[in-house]
Amino acid sequence: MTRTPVNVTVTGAAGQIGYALLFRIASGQLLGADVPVKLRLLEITPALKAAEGTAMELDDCAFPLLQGIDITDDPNVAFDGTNVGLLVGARPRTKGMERGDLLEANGGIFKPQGKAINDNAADDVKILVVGNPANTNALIAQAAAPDVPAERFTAMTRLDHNRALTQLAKKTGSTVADIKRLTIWGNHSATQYPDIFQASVAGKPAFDAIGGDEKWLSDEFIPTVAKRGAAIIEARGASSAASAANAAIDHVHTWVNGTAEGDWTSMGIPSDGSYGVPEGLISSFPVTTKNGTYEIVQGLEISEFSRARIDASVAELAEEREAVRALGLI
Ligand SMILES: NC(=O)c1ccc[n+]([C@@H]2O[C@H](COP(=O)([O-])OP(=O)(O)OC[C@H]3O[C@@H](n4cnc5c(N)ncnc54)[C@H](O)[C@@H]3O)[C@@H](O)[C@H]2O)c1
Ligand SMILES: O=C(O)C[C@H](O)C(=O)O
Repeated sequence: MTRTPVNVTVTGAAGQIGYALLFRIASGQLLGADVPVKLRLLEITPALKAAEGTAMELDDCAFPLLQGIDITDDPNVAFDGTNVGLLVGARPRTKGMERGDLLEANGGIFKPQGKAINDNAADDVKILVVGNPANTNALIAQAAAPDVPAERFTAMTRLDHNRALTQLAKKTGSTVADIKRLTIWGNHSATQYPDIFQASVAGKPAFDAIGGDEKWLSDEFIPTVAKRGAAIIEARGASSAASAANAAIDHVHTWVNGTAEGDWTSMGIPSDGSYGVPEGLISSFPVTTKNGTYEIVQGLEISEFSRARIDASVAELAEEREAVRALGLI
């Protein structure tokens, strides 16, 4: 039986993450090796030509699963019938720009895109926001899409999750495949909290596997993961691209195909009030996924060490929500 292609929209398609992402989507890594896709590339008008160049290269790969590419600068066209939307394009912070300016500039992008999703996307649409500040951009888009179930808007903290896996694997001399139940809590920012207290390394509690080294946890692990984005910018002269695209693939793939038994992942999702995170904030939680839906892992014991760090990141999200509310963006 021939499967109906899945419509995947990528915004900021001509950017560096777009370039690292599109070929992997078209080759079947996002949704599965048997799922045909149609790509919709959304760009600003001056970048349309560059997006056309990327589309030419996609054509030249002759991907058997790729059943069409549309390129547009109109969000209503880009999100027409969209099943999966990857919102990557965002306004980067430039010199002299305050956080409020950044939120306002991104409001000008994510509000109309949220409305276009509301008015045009398929009923089963799933949205991942990658463009920073990802959690609050997701909130802005969600607020502009009242007819779409709120839980379909998610923000990417999978890159932080993957970064944490590797740091823990290196410390414990294990591999990332040995590690289960790691969590990123809060915002995709330097306040995020990578939590190993529920995690295991080759079946052993992760805290024991690091020899109970709380100093390493506080002074190395947490800051290394939380500030990794800045470290990449410092080293590369540009923000992470291939690893960010890889995390976007992982996020959607896990959302659609499910988490492994006994494990979970981290996703920025609208809070239902779990773990004291105010309802509606788009915060990272431990989640399991099944049949295209996700659930927050309940009943975890949160130590004082963890509580303070979760609260700090959630407070930042609450401040960002107040800022965009004051700007009339939500
Ligand atoms: N959540 C994460 O883990 C994570 C990780 C890495 C990067 N990021 C963020 O992802 C975003 C993209 O990064 P990049 O390196 O690809 O940036 P980039 O500057 O290379 O590309 C961004 C693209 O978005 C386009 N764009 C701008 N406004 C648009 C709009 N209204 N509609 C459609 N396209 C638009 C630009 O023309 C550009 O081509 C940045 O905000 C970056 O900070 C997030
Ligand atoms: O683009 C950035 O500011 C950094 C990015 O979010 C990252 O975590 O690599």
